[in-house]
Amino acid sequence: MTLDARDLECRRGASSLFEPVSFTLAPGHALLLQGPNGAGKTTLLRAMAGLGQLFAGSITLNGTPLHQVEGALAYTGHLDAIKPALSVAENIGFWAALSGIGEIAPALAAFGLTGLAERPAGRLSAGQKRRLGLARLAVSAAPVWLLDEPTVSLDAENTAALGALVTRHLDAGGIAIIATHLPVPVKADVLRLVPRAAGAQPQADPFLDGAFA
Ligand SMILES: Nc1ncnc2c1ncn2[C@@H]1O[C@H](COP(=O)(O)OP(=O)(O)OP(=O)(O)O)[C@@H](O)[C@H]1O
Repeated sequence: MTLDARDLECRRGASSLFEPVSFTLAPGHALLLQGPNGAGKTTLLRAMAGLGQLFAGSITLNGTPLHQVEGALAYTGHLDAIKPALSVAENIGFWAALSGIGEIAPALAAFGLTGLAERPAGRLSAGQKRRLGLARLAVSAAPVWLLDEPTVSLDAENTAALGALVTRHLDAGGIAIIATHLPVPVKADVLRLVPRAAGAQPQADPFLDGAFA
């Protein structure tokens, strides 16, 4: 399994956001996507996930466009994608069922959620919600993880838990791309986006900015 990204470019209106980027990731490898505010990290990650459109370039998994490979992707964005009326355990159970996984106790334990299992997700604190959103990864069978600022709102203990979870994923032959300003305790290469077109006016794009379903 090889993830191959060639000459990726994203635009807002007529402006390219960053200098085109290329990279190749073999199983067990991770990439930290860095760059200043507004460089286009979130836009690029969403485009790689098929939630937005690349202006140019291609990203393939073993030669097939990444977002066309069924079950290949787990994406976590700025929103936690949790159902507030369901309990913590019910949220994790829902995601586990999507992956055909019956056992949720390890996912609860991965982010210290065991004692919160019966609490409605809508009543969790910001950091607890983030932990629940990330616990999805513990019941994901996807080989490629795309994570946007996953450590925001996490304390040191849960940042370490995320690092351990990603490392386990890599050790099992997975791949991860992580957009982040904060340190993530994972062995990874770094790709820094170089902003382009200073002063150009970014524009809203209904396709790029559509809600994450
Ligand atoms: N809905 C939108 N409408 C117009 N411009 C947008 C919209 N969303 C993002 N942009 C612009 O696109 C550019 C890239 O934004 P993006 O969120 O991808 O950057 P980022 O590198 O993830 O930033 P940060 O580090 O602040 O999270 C920015 O100039 C931003 O203002």
